[in-house]
Amino acid sequence: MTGAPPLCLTVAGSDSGGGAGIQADLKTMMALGVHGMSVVTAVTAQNSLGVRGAWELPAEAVTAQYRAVVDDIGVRAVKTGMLSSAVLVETVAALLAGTDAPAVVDPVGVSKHGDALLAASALDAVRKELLPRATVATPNLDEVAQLTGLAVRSEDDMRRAADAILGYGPRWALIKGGHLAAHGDEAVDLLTDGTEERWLRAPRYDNRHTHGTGCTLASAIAAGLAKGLAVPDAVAAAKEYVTGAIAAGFALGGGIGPVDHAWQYR
Ligand SMILES: Nc1ncnc2c1ncn2[C@@H]1O[C@H](COP(=O)(O)OP(=O)(O)OP(=O)(O)O)[C@@H](O)[C@H]1O
Ligand SMILES: Cc1ncc(COP(=O)(O)O)c(N)n1
Repeated sequence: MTGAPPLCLTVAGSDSGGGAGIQADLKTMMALGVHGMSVVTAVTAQNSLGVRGAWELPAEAVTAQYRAVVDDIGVRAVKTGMLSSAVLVETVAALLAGTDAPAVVDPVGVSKHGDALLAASALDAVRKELLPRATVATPNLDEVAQLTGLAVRSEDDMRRAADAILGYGPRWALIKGGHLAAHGDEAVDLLTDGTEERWLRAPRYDNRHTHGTGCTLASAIAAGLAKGLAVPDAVAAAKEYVTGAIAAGFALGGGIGPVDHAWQYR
């Protein structure tokens, strides 16, 4: 018998198409050698063309899943994604407050297709309840705009965005500049804790099949933290993993296909 791999929990929505959400998180965790566990917050009917419908679970069901995992099995790191409503944001923030493990908070707002995955009325709870519980918060530029009102067009703007996000209380902010025109042929992210500043640069792949990039990056960071990596090392390894997965993203259905979570094994 061998020992259990590091334990990693995702708290997120289900994507029936298998490219984002819980499905992306569990595939990422498996690819990176940790044991993935899940708390489903909402079920989406989703494919390569968009989100056809979303159904939130009751707060009681979210709490029960989380407690079932944490009370018996335990966790070394938690990742949060789609939380849907203010009630679920508050519920999950309270659960994180009672857990020692580091938390990667991906403040998912809208899908690549522009479908809302978080109610506008939940933004305040994200700012005041959830972000203060985050070890790393990973907003993309749309989420930065939603949460802080800042429009990011340059690397200096990314610094301002990081300061504004850190103002809500996460230990580290990772500002994802994946689609920033100013970066040309690079996909550049900024990681900072307000003292240390690290720019993560990778080639930008001209591949439209990028469904699930944000979920994949955040759960890869959580996998690294579960293995005991320090935040900058976990983020650097996760950036490398997501970049490979984007390069290998493949067509599926008639719209935007997923990144390839198993790219390292093909
Ligand atoms: N075409 C691409 N090629 C390489 N890396 C990318 C590409 N698009 C995004 N990334 C990277 O993928 C990771 C996840 O990015 P994510 O999709 O969440 O945010 P974004 O691309 O910055 O914003 P948005 O999804 O709002 O356009 C980040 O590290 C980002 O830099
Ligand atoms: C359940 C769920 N969670 C998150 C995303 C965001 O992923 P993307 O921005 O790649 O569409 C999604 N589409 N669905």
